[in-house]
Amino acid sequence: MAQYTRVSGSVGLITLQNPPVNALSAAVRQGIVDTVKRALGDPKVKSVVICGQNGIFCGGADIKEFGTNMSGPPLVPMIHAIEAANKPVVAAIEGSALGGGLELALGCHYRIAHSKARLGLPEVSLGLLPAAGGTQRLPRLIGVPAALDLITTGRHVTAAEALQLGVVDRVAEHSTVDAAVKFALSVAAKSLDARRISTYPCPRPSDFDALFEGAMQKVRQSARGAIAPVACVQAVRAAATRPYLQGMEREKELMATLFTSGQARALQYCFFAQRAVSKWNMPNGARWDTSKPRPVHKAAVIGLGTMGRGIAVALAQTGMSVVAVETQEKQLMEAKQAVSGMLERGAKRRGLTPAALHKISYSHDIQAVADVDLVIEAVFEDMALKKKVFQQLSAVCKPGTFLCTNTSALDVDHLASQTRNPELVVGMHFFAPAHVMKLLEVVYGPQSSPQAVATAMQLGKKMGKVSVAVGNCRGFVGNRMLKPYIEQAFFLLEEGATPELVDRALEEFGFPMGVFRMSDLSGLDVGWRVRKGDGLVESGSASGQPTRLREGRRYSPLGDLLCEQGRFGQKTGRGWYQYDKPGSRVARSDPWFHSFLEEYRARHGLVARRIDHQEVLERCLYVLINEGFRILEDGIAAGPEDIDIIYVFGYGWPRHRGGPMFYAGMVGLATVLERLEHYRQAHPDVPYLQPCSLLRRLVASGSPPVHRWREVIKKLHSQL
Ligand SMILES: CCCCCCCC/C=C\C/C=C/C(=O)SCCNC(=O)CCNC(=O)[C@H](O)C(C)(C)COP(=O)(O)OP(=O)(O)OC[C@H]1O[C@@H](n2cnc3c(N)ncnc32)[C@H](O)[C@@H]1OP(=O)(O)O
Repeated sequence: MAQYTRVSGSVGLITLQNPPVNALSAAVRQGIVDTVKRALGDPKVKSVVICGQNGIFCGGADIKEFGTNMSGPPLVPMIHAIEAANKPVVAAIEGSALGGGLELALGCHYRIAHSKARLGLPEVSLGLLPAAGGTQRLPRLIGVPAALDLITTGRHVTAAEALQLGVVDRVAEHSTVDAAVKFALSVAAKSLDARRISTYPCPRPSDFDALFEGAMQKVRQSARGAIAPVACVQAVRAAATRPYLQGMEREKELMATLFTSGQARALQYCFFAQRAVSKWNMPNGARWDTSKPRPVHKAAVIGLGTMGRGIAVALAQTGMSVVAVETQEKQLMEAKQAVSGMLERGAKRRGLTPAALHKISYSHDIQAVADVDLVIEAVFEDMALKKKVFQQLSAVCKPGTFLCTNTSALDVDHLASQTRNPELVVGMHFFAPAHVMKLLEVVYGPQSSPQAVATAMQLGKKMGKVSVAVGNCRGFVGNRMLKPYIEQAFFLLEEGATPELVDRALEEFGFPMGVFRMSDLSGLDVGWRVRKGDGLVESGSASGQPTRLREGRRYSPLGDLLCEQGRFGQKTGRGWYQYDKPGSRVARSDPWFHSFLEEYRARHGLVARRIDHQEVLERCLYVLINEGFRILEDGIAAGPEDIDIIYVFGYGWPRHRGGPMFYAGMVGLATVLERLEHYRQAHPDVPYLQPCSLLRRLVASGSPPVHRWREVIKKLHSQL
């Protein structure tokens, strides 16, 4: 809806009304068309102001309408009518003007923004382009290079930057609507000839071809197969090479391809999934909207290795006081320096002074945490050590302190049982580097109180994380699903693939790194330690069982054998690949590994066969997805959105493929099931390939779309 009033005698004020973000739904578009007509037809009205209610101009087209049969007036002619008006129209931008919201403002003759407003054309992150004239007006207004940047990245700019770029005409410190009305009165009689952006010539940069070639190369590299950024460059190129109306035709044509694409569906799914995961619920009925978090004014980190340092930085950047504890003096000194460096660099990037530096106090004594509200333990991943720390924390901390662990796989309940108040214990599983990576898994056990979960979720939000609440099991959601994925990659090497082939298939799919390059980066010794802890590493002859079997299941000792040779990956300069020197990042194919692999196959009577990308993807991804279904079946994740967001934000799953569970739906659940059955027959000693019963049930119920899976899961749980 849009409300119309006449203010200051001669200004028609149009207020967009569609909470919470005044999205341009059919009703809002109709409201704008009607009220603009009314204002232009009223002889008393000399100028018009468009604003949004509740301090937000407009969050853009109504994304919920996409994929429905969209009714109501279309945006392009609506904005054109505003631009063509014979009375000045001023956009009063408070809060956000995004996507179609900014395009609406670009159709106005003047734009005034509040100093705290954010503006942008984020359509690319939804798999679309700004198809309400944004790709044609913005380059005409601010030039091709700046428009290319904003449109291909979708980044939001501050009002100050928007003013500098020329997107807005003025910035207001106080009431933007008052400033806009005053301004509208002052321009009422002025000619509008020079105010219609569509009539501007598009500035043609001298290095035109090189500019577009460079832009195309940049988006192709960073888009990892996403099509929208490429279409955005093409649309801006049309602005620079064609008259406005022809450019608009090109914009429409490109949008038509994007609009119905699977990538747009996946990206829009991610948009809503990201918001859905903040509305968490636990199997015991506790929920986000009925559980009140407790404020955290002071927090502590125990253990200042790589993870602890990142967590300390993330906490300090929220502005709270942080106590950082490390018992080893040398490590403490090194950590102090490293943390300060991270905070200084972070502040410099944001053009701020590193105020957070003074928020951290360091100690080698655990007693220093006595008065904090919440502790995050980040000591070495060893159960005995963590148990000891939790016993100490339980004794030292003031009553009511939340005790959190950053373990990536260990049993949170077991740690909780070491304390006097297990209800105050949750997992806060950060991803390395903890001050950079957006994902946080908040792990609750059967005893965790809703308040502990709510507090950890809120703290995650404060740190700028996308937090997902999950149940407690080995590896939680992310690492539990990763295990069968890595295992399949090892098996593929045994059967004839190379690390290069497996990685290429996964990188072409859209992962930033294939499984072997990732393993070299994070260190092969990490998994080795876990397998040793599980008693899997002892040699086959010593355990009396064949080397490639453990407890009747297929096992590949390839990773263990490399570790025995001291090949831990990048840090040792050797792993699945070779590197120029330890710590170097450029992976090169390693002839040593290839002959080692051949000898290994010969020793075990394995005959290498040709493996193609399709098989790599099906084996690695479907087994991971299958584990995702088990996680849903076990109630560890509340819904497919939780799993997808964990994979998109924590594991480099390409966002334009929507996360593993969404992807399964896109491929077709029946296909995933059939391929798993096929591979299970070929590899009967790999239990992970056994299709999970939830997957079977979903296929039997006609493969409902992903947003309807929760109903099937609920039914399944009620029958158990
Ligand atoms: C064949 C061709 C057919 C062509 C058809 C063409 C039609 C399109 C023509 C032109 C292109 C224009 C496209 C667009 O405009 S796409 C939308 C672009 N806008 C965005 O991407 C902005 C998205 N929103 C945000 O970034 C943020 O919500 C925010 C910054 C505006 C506010 O942030 P915050 O305060 O943190 O709130 P939330 O993010 O939590 O959101 C609150 C609530 O609102 C819902 N929501 C937000 N934006 C939209 C939207 N644009 N449409 C619908 N709903 C939106 C969000 O989902 C939350 O909902 P809740 O979880 O249920 O509370």
